[in-house]
Amino acid sequence: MTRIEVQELHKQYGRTRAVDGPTFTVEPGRVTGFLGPNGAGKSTTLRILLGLDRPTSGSALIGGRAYVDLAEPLREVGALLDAQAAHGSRTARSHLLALAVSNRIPRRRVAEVLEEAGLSAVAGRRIKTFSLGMRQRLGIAAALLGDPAVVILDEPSNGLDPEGIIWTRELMRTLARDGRTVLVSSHLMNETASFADHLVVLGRGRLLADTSMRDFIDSRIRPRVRLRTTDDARLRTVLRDRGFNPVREEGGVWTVEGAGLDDIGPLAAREGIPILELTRKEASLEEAYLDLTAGEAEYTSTGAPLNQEA
Ligand SMILES: Nc1ncnc2c1ncn2[C@@H]1O[C@H](COP(=O)(O)OP(=O)(O)OP(=O)(O)O)[C@@H](O)[C@H]1O
Repeated sequence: MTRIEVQELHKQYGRTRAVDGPTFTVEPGRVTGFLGPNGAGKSTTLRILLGLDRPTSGSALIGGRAYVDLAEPLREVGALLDAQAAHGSRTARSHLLALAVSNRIPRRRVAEVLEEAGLSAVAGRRIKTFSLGMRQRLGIAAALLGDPAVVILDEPSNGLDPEGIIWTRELMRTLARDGRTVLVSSHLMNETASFADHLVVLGRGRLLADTSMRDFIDSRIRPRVRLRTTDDARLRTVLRDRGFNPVREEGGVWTVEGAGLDDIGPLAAREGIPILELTRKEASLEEAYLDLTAGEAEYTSTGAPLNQEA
């Protein structure tokens, strides 16, 4: 079991403090989402983890060692950082073969990962003819080549079509189920909510959260119910009398914050208020994330949500 350990990591670029002392552990057997506004220090942390940059102080270790000290890095850590990095004049197959040979990985793994990534049919095409989504699949194939215990993916769904997005989601879940350590950065909150068990959130280089997905949402967003009735006036009065603050939204739907189904259902029954609909309103990761990171973004626009998914 190989874990990632980041300890009081600092990285200073001139006057910019890109990473400002986070300490966290990424555990095997689950998918950890790595989140944070633009400029939060995620890419810098990943680059340091993968030996592409040096920390100013502190450490980022994989299985207790720095990446540069790993004997056979591709067999221990698979990473997708920049899908454009592959050499364009090579074919997908020759790119993976070169990686396999230079890392003493059996050649049969090339065909296996091409198949797994859905690239077998285009394995003989030059990478420069690949779409962004195909490059992304190739980058993930390369990350899996050495059958590593640790997989690090930076924005894996970038450029992927819906089928590709589902594929990466299933892949990450499977890798974690196999006991691997999976760290995935993303800006897409609905996406992240669909694959991550645990979250590490940075803001301005600092650790803002290191918690399970469920606790992250539950600790930030109060429970809410939505309901409809034929007697709006009585509903409002009864709820207000009980200290709730019902808010009427479009379509005659009421939202009641800080209330559960058990509060509202029996109360409405006792008071004889006809209920047409009563449901728990699930809080989203996006709401919880925006609540946490408000004010932490290095660059924000005014008015528009920080993260919009297509
Ligand atoms: N090579 C570099 N030289 C100077 N400053 C840098 C360098 N790399 C990153 N930075 C700065 O460090 C800060 C953190 O950047 P980083 O790319 O790690 O953030 P990020 O969380 O990955 O952001 P994004 O979500 O936009 O990818 C930013 O202010 C960035 O401008």
